Order: sequence, then C-alpha cells, then structure tokens
Amino acid sequence: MSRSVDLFVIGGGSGGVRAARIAAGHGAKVMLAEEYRLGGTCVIRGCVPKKLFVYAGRYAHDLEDMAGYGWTVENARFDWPTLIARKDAEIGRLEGIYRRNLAAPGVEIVDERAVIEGPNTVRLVGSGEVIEARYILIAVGAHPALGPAIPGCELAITSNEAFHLPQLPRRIIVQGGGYIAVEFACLFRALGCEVSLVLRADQILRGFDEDVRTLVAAEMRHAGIDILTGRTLTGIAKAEGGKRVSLSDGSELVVEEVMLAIGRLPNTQKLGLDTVGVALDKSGAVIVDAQGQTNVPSIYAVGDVTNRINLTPVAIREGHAFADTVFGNKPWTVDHSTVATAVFTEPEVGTVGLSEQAARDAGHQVDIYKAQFRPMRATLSGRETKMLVKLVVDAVSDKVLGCHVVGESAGEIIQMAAIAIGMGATKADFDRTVAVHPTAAEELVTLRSKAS
Ligand SMILES: Cc1cc2nc3c(=O)[nH]c(=O)nc-3n(C[C@H](O)[C@H](O)[C@H](O)COP(=O)(O)OP(=O)(O)OC[C@H]3O[C@@H](n4cnc5c(N)ncnc54)[C@H](O)[C@@H]3O)c2cc1C
Repeated sequence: MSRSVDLFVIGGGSGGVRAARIAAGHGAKVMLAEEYRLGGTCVIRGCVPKKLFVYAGRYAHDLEDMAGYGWTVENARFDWPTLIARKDAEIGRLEGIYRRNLAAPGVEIVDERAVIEGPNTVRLVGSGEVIEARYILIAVGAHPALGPAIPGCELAITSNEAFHLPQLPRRIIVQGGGYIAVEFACLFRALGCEVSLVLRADQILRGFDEDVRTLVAAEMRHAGIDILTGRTLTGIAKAEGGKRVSLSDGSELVVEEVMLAIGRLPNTQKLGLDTVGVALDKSGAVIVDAQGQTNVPSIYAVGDVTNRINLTPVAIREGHAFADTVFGNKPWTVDHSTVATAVFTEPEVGTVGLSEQAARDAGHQVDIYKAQFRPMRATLSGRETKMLVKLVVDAVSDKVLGCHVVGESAGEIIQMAAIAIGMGATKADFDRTVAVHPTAAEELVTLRSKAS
C-alpha cells in the first residue's frame, strides 16, 4: 500500500520550504522533495551567493576610496578561489539550517525528483515510490533561459555556473539587460574584469523608473563597463585564449567567458502537469488564483513557477499564505501591489511602487520630487558618483505612489520607505518626518520643490 500525506511539496526552495514548515506546524503530515539542494535558487545559486560576491566587489571600491580619508593600504590583492571556497562553505551551512528547520516540525524530506501522476498522486523518480497526497504544492522555481539557439551557445555559462567558475575571467561578455545581468556585470567589473554588457533593448533595467535606468547606466559606463545596446549575440566559437563572440552589428569580440542572463523560465517541463491537466500560461508558468490554487482543486503552486513577482520574499509569502489558508483555517492572500526590491548594482537601486511612467500610464496626475547629488562619502574619497532619490506623488490625493533610490544602501533605505508607502503615506507625511542627519536617506523627507 502506498504511503499517504496531507501535503506533498515539490521543490525545496523559498516557497516550498516555507509552505512545508507552516503546514507541518498546523499539524499536517508533510513530505517535501528536492532534486538538487535544499534552499533552492535563492540560497544555493541566487540572492545569497550573489550578495556575497557583491560584498567582495565593494571592498575594491573601499580600497580605492580609503586614500582620500588618509589610509594607505599596500599589497592588497584579491583571490577568487578563496572567495568561492568561503562562499561554498557558507552556502553549505545555510543548507544545513534549511534541513534542520524542515525536520524540526516533522517534515519528511526526500532528496530526489518528484513528478505528478494524478490530482492526488506523486511519484518519486529515483525510488519509483508513489505517494498519495491530499494536496500537492508545486514550488519548483525556474531556470535560466538560453534564448534562441545560436551557434556555439553551449560554450556560454549562465548565473548557475557563474557561481562556480574555477578562475575569474579577465574579460567577460554578459548578455541581458535585467537585474541579474546588470548585477553580474557590476560585480565582475568591481573584481577587476573587463566587462561588456550586450542587450537587445536600448536601455538596461526595463520596467524601472527612467531616472533610475539612466543614472545606473551612466554610472556603469563610468566604471568602465561597455554597454552595447540594440545588439544580440549571434554566435560563439572557441578561440585562442577564450571565446570569439559575434554580435548582430557584425562586430566580434574575444573574451574569456560569456554569460547569458536573458531571463528565466518556469520549471514546468516533464513534471506531469499535462497528465493531470494543470493549466499553464504562454510562458509555461502555472496559472493560479489569489490563493495559489490551480484549475485542479487539489494542486496549488507558489513562487517563480507561477511567474508573478519572481523574488524570494514573495515566494515565501505565497508559501506561507497557502499553508495558513489550506491547513491553518486562516485564509489570507499576498498583496502583490507594493513589493519593494533592490538591485545590487554599483550604485545600488532600491525601488517600491510605481515608476513615473507607470503612474502616468495608470492615469494618475503626478507630481515628481527628486534630488540627484554627490553622496557625502564621495567628497573626501573623490569618487565621481551621484545618488538619486525620487518620489512619484499623486497630485490629487498627495499619496506617494512610488519611491526610487539609487546609491549606497538603497536596498536598506527602500525597505523602510516601503512600510510608509504600504500604509498609504502622503507627501505631507514624508515632509512631517524629521530628518536623520547626516544621511543620504534624509533627502526623502526634505524634498521640497516639484521637479515636474
Ligand atoms: C542569480 C539570481 C539572483 C537573485 N537575486 C535575488 C535577490 O537579490 N532578491 C530576491 O528576492 N530574489 C532574487 N532572485 C530570485 C529568487 O532566487 C527566486 O525568486 C526564489 O528563489 C524563488 O523561490 P521558489 O521557491 O519559487 O523557487 P526556487 O528557489 O527556485 O526553488 C525551487 C526548487 O525546486 C527544485 N525542483 C525543481 N523541480 C523539481 C522536481 N521535479 N522535484 C524536486 N525538486 C524540484 C529545484 O531544485 C529548486 O531547489 C535571484 C535569482 C537568481 C537566479
């Protein structure tokens, strides 16, 4: 007789782990299958190792900036293998914590791939065991897109491999204009690589506020990143000392490494979804309602596989809401409307709410308040850099619709702004707040004159 559980979670990433833990806490019998490593994309090959790399790059800037403050640092040098080994150790430590956190409330972990065989049936691919489940949660995440196949595309890496490069490439091409592409372009540059960023669009970071996009692109160019817009890669071939890359404008570049960061696709292939008739959208993402339920009532989905807002905290929330709703008799849904996010470029971006353009497109009459200035730290360091703070305000209600920050600690700053904006803060509320001085964030409460 096959074993049976209340909940079978497929995928041990941000969304799946949270759902499993909360459901088990509500008394459900839970089994979770993970085919690679517990923690999923964020912990193993996403947010966490990326941020560690970003920190590594920032020390290079700190070393440059220190002289202006009176410091002399001699013989500083960077060792990539040390960074990789220490990063790997940290990821291993976090993975262990995930395993223990699942085991504590009694979740049974199976370290293998699982596929769906029926509305209430899952098969473990390795052992062949079939498990009956009252509910199935699809939390399988996404994988890097490789785009239209170009000759030699197998010679390129994606973010997955970037975390394990045996050596730091001296010269790299990154293709893509989204946040993963620009973050990697910046961190490789900070670590001393020559970087070209190739993108089809005419500007990086589609969907972000135009002022943010313009400033970050200008700062990246100033840092020496060659941003090649309106172009794509057309071929990659092995060459003396690396790889020869052909671009759609007819030019060629020889580099040591090529990284594709051109989007991510939901992991819905070969999962058995067609056999049970789970509906997918055009991108292959699972279609769910506000509760995460698919068109098959016993099957739910959360996180990147639903391709709504593909961020870790969102996947975690969705997993939590699912478990409370289905097993805790406490139904709630995730508010996807005002999700703050950061881009760990150099300089960093923090953003929440509507861009100026999105606010206008949504029919708001908007007042714009913004300041672009040299951060205080850059005065003595001599670093040529600018910081931006911008508020998009509804001219009729005075409500702050969007807040955009570029500069040091923008991600930290925006987390606090997100609370205010989520509570419906008006520009008058920002103005009433006494500034913290001297900080960069104080600009948010001292913006007086309208830019437009
Ligand atoms: C380079 C990079 C940087 C990122 N940086 C950030 C950031 O700074 N901030 C942020 O908020 N987000 C960031 N993200 C996005 C974030 O990682 C994802 O939004 C988040 O991990 C989604 O969680 P999830 O649970 O939906 O899926 P995942 O975390 O991807 O977990 C899915 C898991 O399911 C497993 N799996 C798949 N199929 C099966 C199967 N059939 N059987 C068993 N297991 C299976 C996979 O191995 C995986 O472990 C980044 C992503 C990348 C790639």
